[in-house]
Amino acid sequence: QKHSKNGGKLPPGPPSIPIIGNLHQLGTLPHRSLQKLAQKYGPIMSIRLGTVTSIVVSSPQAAEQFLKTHDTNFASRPKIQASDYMSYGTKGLVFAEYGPYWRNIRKLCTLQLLSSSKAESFAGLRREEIGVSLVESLKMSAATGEVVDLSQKIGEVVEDISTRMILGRSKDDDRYDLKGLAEEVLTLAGAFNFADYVPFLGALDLQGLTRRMKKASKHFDQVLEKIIVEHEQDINHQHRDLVDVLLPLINQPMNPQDDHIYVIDRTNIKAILLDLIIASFDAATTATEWTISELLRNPRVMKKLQEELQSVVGMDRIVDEKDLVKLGYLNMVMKESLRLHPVVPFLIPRECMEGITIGGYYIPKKSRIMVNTWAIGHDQNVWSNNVEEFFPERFIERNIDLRGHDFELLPFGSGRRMCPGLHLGLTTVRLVLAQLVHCFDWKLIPHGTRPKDIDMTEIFGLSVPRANHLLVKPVHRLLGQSM
Ligand code: HEM
Repeated sequence: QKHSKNGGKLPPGPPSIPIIGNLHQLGTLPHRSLQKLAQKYGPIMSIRLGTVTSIVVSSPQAAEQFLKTHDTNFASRPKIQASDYMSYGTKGLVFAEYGPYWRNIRKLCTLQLLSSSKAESFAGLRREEIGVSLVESLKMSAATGEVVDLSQKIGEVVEDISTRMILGRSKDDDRYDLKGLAEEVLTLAGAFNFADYVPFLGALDLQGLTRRMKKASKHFDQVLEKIIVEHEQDINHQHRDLVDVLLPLINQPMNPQDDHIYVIDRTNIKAILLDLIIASFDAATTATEWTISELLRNPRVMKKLQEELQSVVGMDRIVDEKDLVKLGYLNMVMKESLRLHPVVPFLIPRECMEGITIGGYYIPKKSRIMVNTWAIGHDQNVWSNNVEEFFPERFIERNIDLRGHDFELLPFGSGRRMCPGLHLGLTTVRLVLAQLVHCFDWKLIPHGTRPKDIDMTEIFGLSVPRANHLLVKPVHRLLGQSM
C-alpha cells in the first residue's frame, strides 16, 4: 500500500525504484505499457515518474470522475519544460495553467478563431485543396499507374489547408519547413523528459531535448515573426486568415469585463498561432492516416462506405462538404478509428490543483493525471470481446458521440480543457476520407499483399502517428472527368 506525504492512501500501483520511479516501465509505447500495468493494478493507478506522482486513469467510470465530476480540480496543465520553451512561457492555450488567463484566451480562440461559422467560412479553401488539388494529383497518378505515398499526400493537403487558413499563405511560398517543425515540437512535448521528472538531471540534458527545444523554438519564432511582419505591411488589410483576426487585438485588453485585465502583446499572438499550427497540422493528418489504413485492412468496411457514398453522392461528382451530414456510416467509421487509434492517447496531461479523495484513494495536489484513452478504447469490458476488430457497426446500437459526453470514447478529451478544434478537425478529416474513398479504389503493393499484412506500427509522441508511410496505387472509379 502506497501513501502520499500527508499519509493519504494513494491508488495502487507498481513498486518504483529510487530516482527514476517507474520511468523505466514506460517502454517505447507508454499507452500500451500502462494499459498492461493497469490491468494488474486497476483503473485508478499511481506511478512515479521520477519525483512526480502520476495518476493513470483507465476506465470510463474513473475518467468521468476526473473529467466531469471533479473537472475544475483537474483542469490545469503541469508546467513542463516544453511548454516554457515552445509556448512563449505558457502564453498559448494548450499548456496554460487553469485560471483567468487561460479562460480569456480560450474564449478568444473559441469565439473568434475556431467557431463553427469560422470553420465554415473556410469551406471554399477546403474544396480547392481537397476536391481539386488532392483529387486531381491522385487522378494523374492513377492514370500512369504510379505508386503514391498516401501518408505524404494526406500530410500535404492538411498542411496546405492549415497554412492557408491560419497564415494566409500557400505552402509553395514557404521556405521554412513548418510541418517538420510542428512534428519536432510534438515529439518534444510528448517525450518523457527527465528535466520534468528528475530536476537535478535536467541540467545535464542527457536526452538532448533541451537543446532541441531551444533550436525549434528559435526557428519557429523566426517564421512567425516573418509572417506577422508580412501581414502588418500588407496595406490591403482584409480579414482573410487567422493572423488577420488576431493582429488588430494587439495592445487591446483580452476581456475588459474581467477583473484581471490582460493586454494582448506580440508574444501572446505568436503563442496562440504556434498552438494552432501544431494542433491542426498533426492531429487531422494522424486521424486520417489511421482511418484509411483501417479501411484498407478491412475491405468489407471500405466497400460498405463506398456504397454509402455512391447512394448519397452518385458516381458522377466528387463529395461536397454539404454531403457530410448525410454520411452516417462514415461517422461510424470515424468513431471506430478514433476508438482504436486515439490521436492523443493520454489527452494532454492535466494537473491536480487541490488534494482530493476519489474512489477511496487520495490524489495529491500537483500530481499529474494521464487519462489513457487508448486503454479505454481497447477494454473488452467496455467494447465486448471483438474489441480488436474494426467494426463500425458497433455504433448502430450505442448512441455515443465524440463530444466528451461519453467516457468510453474520448478522442477530443472532455470538460473544460476539451479540444476546441473538434469541429474544424473533424470536418477536414471526414472530407479528405470521403474523397479518397469515393474517387478511388486502392491497390496494395507489392502485388499480392493481403489487407491484414498492412503494417500498423505506431510511434509515440504527444500524438501517436503511423511509424511508416502508407504506399498504395490509386485507381480512379468515378465516371469520366467528374468534378
Ligand atoms: C482530429 C483532430 C483533432 C484531435 C483528435 C484533437 C484532440 C485533442 C485532445 C485529445 C486534446 C486534449 C483535451 C483534454 O486535455 O481533455 C486537444 C486539445 C486542444 N486542441 Fe485538439 N484535436 C484535433 C484537432 C484540433 C484542431 C484542428 C485544432 C485547432 C486548430 C485543435 C486545437 C486544440 C487546442 C488549442 C487544445 C488545447 C485546449 C486547452 O487546453 O484548453 N485541435 N485536442
